Amino acid sequence: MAVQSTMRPSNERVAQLVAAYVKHRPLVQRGLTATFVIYAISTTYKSLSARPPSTSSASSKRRGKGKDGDGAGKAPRVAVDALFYQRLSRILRIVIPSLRSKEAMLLCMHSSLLIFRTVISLYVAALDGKIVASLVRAQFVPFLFNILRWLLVAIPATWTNSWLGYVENKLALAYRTRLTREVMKQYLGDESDPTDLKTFYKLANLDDRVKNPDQMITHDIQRFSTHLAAIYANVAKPVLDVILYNYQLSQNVGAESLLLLTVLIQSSAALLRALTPPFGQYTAISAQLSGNLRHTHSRLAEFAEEIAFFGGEETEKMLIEREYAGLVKHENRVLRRRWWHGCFEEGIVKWLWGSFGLCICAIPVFFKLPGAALLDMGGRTEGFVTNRRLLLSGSDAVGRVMYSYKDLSELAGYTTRVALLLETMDDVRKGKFEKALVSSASNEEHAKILKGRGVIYESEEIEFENVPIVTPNGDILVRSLSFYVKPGQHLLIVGPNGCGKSSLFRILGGLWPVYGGIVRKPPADQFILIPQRPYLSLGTLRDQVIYPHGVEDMEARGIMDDDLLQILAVVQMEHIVEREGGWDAAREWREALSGGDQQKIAWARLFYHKPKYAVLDEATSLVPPDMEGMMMEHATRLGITLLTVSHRPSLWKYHSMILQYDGQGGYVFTKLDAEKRLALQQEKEALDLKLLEVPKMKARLAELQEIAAERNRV
Ligand SMILES: Nc1ncnc2c1ncn2[C@@H]1O[C@H](COP(=O)(O)OP(=O)(O)OP(=O)(O)O)[C@@H](O)[C@H]1O
Repeated sequence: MAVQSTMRPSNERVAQLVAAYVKHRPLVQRGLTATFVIYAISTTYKSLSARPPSTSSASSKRRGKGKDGDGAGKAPRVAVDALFYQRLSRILRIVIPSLRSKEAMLLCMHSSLLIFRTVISLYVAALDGKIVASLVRAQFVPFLFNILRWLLVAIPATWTNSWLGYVENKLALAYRTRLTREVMKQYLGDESDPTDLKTFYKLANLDDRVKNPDQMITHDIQRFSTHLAAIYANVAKPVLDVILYNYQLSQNVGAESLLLLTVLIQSSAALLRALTPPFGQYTAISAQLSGNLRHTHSRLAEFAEEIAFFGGEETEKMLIEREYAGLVKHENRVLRRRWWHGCFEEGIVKWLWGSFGLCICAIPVFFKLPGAALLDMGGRTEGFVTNRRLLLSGSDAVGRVMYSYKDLSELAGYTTRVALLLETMDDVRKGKFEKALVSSASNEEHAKILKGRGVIYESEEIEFENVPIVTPNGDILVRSLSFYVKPGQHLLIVGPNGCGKSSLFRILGGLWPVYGGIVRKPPADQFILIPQRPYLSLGTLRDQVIYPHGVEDMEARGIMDDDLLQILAVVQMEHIVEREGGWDAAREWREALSGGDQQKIAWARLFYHKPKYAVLDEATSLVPPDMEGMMMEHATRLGITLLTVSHRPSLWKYHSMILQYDGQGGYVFTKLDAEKRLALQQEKEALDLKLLEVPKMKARLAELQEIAAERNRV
């Protein structure tokens, strides 16, 4: 590029231009370097915000659905796009709540360490060049001096690397803790938020977007946090490196060469991006499939006894194998794609870009750059070695920005899962359910009921005024139900299977929405439900009786273990304290106790809590009749009003009101005269028995008539 002093006239203009360029080259260089830095940032941003082909819109169009899903049939929509950044920023506000938070401090520490590491790398690149130059020049003392500097720089370098790993893991753990805490707050409620929304119930029963929240809360949040902590190092550090190394290189080899290099790299990078499979979507599908597999396994463990009795091993094995085969098929597909993508990626990033880099490093060796000093062999070697190191680090950084796209896609996959959980919980908490019930209405009247909202008042008594009973699917079980329960007036609820007896309790417990009318009821802590198969928690024998209280709550109420023993004596279960090894014995109580004993423990729990109302859903089906009468009378003595679903006529006498469903959407609510009803029932049963005899009697009559006719003939 040396400027010629003698020129032909036709080339004079060109020579003037070249001379002007040489004169103003430092300015042009600075301009180019600045442009380059801006370009590097913008292309990095573009590479992070670009969307791999066929990830979202194309595939979702093919599926004909745009909604994220956790269900088996739907593939979640995953892409590194505006929606991803929107979701990520929402989660980031949770995991880094303020600039003074622990997470922000850790992030700040992480960034400082990353910058420090890059500064060390720049220093090492220059030192490397100096060591080789002193070797080429055969200068012993400078060589030794540089080796000493090399050893000294190793101390902060290794210190920084160890700290980086440590801080990154701490950051992942801190993110996970914040996110888990926030999710649990919404999922199971929070002491600071007194509204009892029962999100965990509604998530499982009213909205079908999230099939396995357990997997999402444990596995997916952990993977998301690890990826988020790593993505910062995988993106921030390479971006910083790209800028710093390239700035340094542009000083050494000229900004023009770097510009050429950038154009070459960017065009091949564009090709690479176009060929990158949608790894984010693969990650989300993978998490979904492993969730399904885990769910199938946990069902097997949960219903082991029933399955064993049925001999359902083959069917269960087939179900599990089907889930597993689906997972393996998907993983194999991903592995194949990763294989060819890996080959292609390494070919471009390592080898093609490496050759470009070597050519760039050779520029100061073969051409004298304007304004540069004439170099001896040592100087040229030093320049080459330094530039090569800078270039290797720079291209490695560009490569890592490219690779980070894969990490970013995977992060997008986990972000989709975590965001889906948060968004669904939001909807559930706001009463917006996924199942668009109104659109599924069969007619206008049905739609009108589904669009409606009832009013709930707090009251000492229970009263339903024209309340429709609607299932989460939008099926109307009863159009308009009215009844009341006054303290002390036990209510019996009867009707055929599936008519909506338990559904009534779900509305009463605030689990299902009220679509119309007025509901008056006491607060939820004034109810206790005893279902046919009572819930037994993890924990000690004492915990089973006082659930959901803890020992502190029990003691705060002035109740001791001896009092609990007396409660157990009411249900004739006091012997189990000794049998099971004391109050502190912990077991899987569902297996340690028989069905009847489980029901008795649930009754003991009722006597411990003494709520205003108890909802009994076939709660005595497994205990002997004399015992059930005793328990009902004890509940009455404690002032507990009962709402009982039972098929046993022996329980009628304990109730004063009856709500009888006809199974066709109609019902009768009236006083229950147990004696009269029982007498009628007995009369009906006697008549039924007699009617059963009628065909036999008719046959016998016909027989007798035939015999008589025969005798007459004789
Ligand atoms: N989570 C749910 N999602 C959709 N439908 C439901 C749900 N729970 C119950 N149902 C439906 O609501 C209807 C009434 O159920 P419910 O449990 O109230 O019946 P029931 O009268 O108590 O019957 P049984 O005597 O057999 O216990 C049933 O058809 C049931 O399938």
